[in-house]
Amino acid sequence: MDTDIKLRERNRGTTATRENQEVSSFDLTFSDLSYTVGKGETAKQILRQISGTFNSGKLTAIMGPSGAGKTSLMNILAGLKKSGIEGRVNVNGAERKFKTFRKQSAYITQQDHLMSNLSVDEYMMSAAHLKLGNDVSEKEKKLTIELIMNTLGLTNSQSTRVSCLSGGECKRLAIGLELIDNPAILFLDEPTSGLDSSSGLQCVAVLRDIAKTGRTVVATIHQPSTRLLDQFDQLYIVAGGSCMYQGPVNSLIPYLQSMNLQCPDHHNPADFAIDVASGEYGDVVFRLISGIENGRSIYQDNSSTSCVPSTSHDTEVDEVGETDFMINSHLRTNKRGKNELSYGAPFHTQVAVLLRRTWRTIWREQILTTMRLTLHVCIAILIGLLYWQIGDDAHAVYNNAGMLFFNHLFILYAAMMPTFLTWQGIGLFFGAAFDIPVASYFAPISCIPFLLVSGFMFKFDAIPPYLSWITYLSFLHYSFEGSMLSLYGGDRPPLSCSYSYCHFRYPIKFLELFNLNNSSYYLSVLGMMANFFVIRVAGYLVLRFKLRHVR
Ligand SMILES: Nc1ncnc2c1ncn2[C@@H]1O[C@H](COP(=O)(O)OP(=O)(O)OP(=O)(O)O)[C@@H](O)[C@H]1O
Repeated sequence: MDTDIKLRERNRGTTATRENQEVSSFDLTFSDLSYTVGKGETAKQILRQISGTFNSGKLTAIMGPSGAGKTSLMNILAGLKKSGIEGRVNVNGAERKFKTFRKQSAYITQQDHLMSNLSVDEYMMSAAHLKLGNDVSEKEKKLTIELIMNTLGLTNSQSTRVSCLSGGECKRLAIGLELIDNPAILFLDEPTSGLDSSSGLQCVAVLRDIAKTGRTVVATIHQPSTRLLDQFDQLYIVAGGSCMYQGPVNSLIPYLQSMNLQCPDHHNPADFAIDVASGEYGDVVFRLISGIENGRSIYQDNSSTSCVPSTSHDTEVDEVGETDFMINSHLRTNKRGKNELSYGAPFHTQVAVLLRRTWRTIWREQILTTMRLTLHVCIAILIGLLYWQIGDDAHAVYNNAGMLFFNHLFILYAAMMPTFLTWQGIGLFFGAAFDIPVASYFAPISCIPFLLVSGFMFKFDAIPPYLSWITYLSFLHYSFEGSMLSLYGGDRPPLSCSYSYCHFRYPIKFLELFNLNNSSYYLSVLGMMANFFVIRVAGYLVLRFKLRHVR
């Protein structure tokens, strides 16, 4: 990478690759934005015709008392909430298009949700494979990661597992993962929460450096210290769903003074502003909202004390030396010679990367993996002892069928419960569709109908015709049928009999009892395979649906 290239040029290159357009930066403006939840008498207005501008190259803090609407505002701007909203959100003056905006922006939540068993470099490399795709060489990916880790101060922790990272390092890693595909706009929900003051400062300093590369960085922030607040360029204060202040951080006190609000000496300006917004200095909030025209103006502090209309402007981007990263490296030339963005990895690479990552984490879950293996071995020994040498005895066929049924139950429940957390197999569907408490109640119970029609408890001909379709959906039906056929099908010769009379000496008779004499082993295998795919596709579709609609 040519570090001498001017940042703005590099930025233009990056943006062009992202959207194949000649745009160097993204200024985000919103006007008359209202957000209401509920309907009729229970309707609650959370944002009230609020306006504002978040410019590229600036680090902006959204501040305000608890419940003022900061998170709601950021979620709406990030496109995470779509319903109950009125007003306009523009990117560089044009209406925001959700599909492209999603690729231009990244949202870093308050909770990190990182996998504790991966090391920093493994995490970053998996993300690079997924986000940069196969067109970017391994060398370039490594270089990109190296530059990001340098910027975030994570170089010394690159081989450390997430479980051993400090809170600040986890937060910086979460930011680094989002930076890999070079988003132009970064939203962060309370990035300093849970961090001590020095880690918080370090984290915000990193965000400031990122903003200096020309990105738009917006973070909600809760009661920052004076030093922390000083790291931000712009401040946007929300009070009761309206904008009470918008402008440079160091103009906050002059603005409040212009409204006859004097911040006491040695008082943290952020605390003072929050107290004012909470109404502790009387009914002045309305005046402040009007003064800033509910976000339509940006306060500019100069001795003449004035507000300017809040419009998007071309921001000068500072030189950032060491912190510049990535940029032109994503520019790809396709076969037709056009510059075009490689958006991400193809499906098979995604599957391979995720499988490798999942295997690694499962293998490193030492206690859980050892416990699982040990339990399975113990249960296998117990079953082996219980059913020792009775497999060939016609007198014990019922015991054998019971064992098959029990095995399937054991496999189902032993595999399903942990998978709500790790999302594999049938746990994928329930884990994707519901949160963990609901899934852990709903999944075992919703398996009961499939269990009832598996064929062990109810003979197939005893199932009422209007319910017989459930058998075709039941994976337990196919697994029970398949294992019964593999044991007693295939013209197995008569069994031995340890008693004077055994009713089921002929295996086919036993299959007849379960209405399995005409069943096909291969159809059971096909049914299992179909279930395997359908449940995964259903889980995938639920995830997609949630990503797009549950907002
Ligand atoms: N879906 C909802 N239904 C009802 N009320 C809601 C809903 N979403 C948000 N609210 C309410 O809207 C208000 C603003 O919420 P929001 O999370 O945006 O506040 P905030 O400023 O981020 O607060 P905090 O700093 O405490 O996180 C709160 O009073 C909250 O209870």
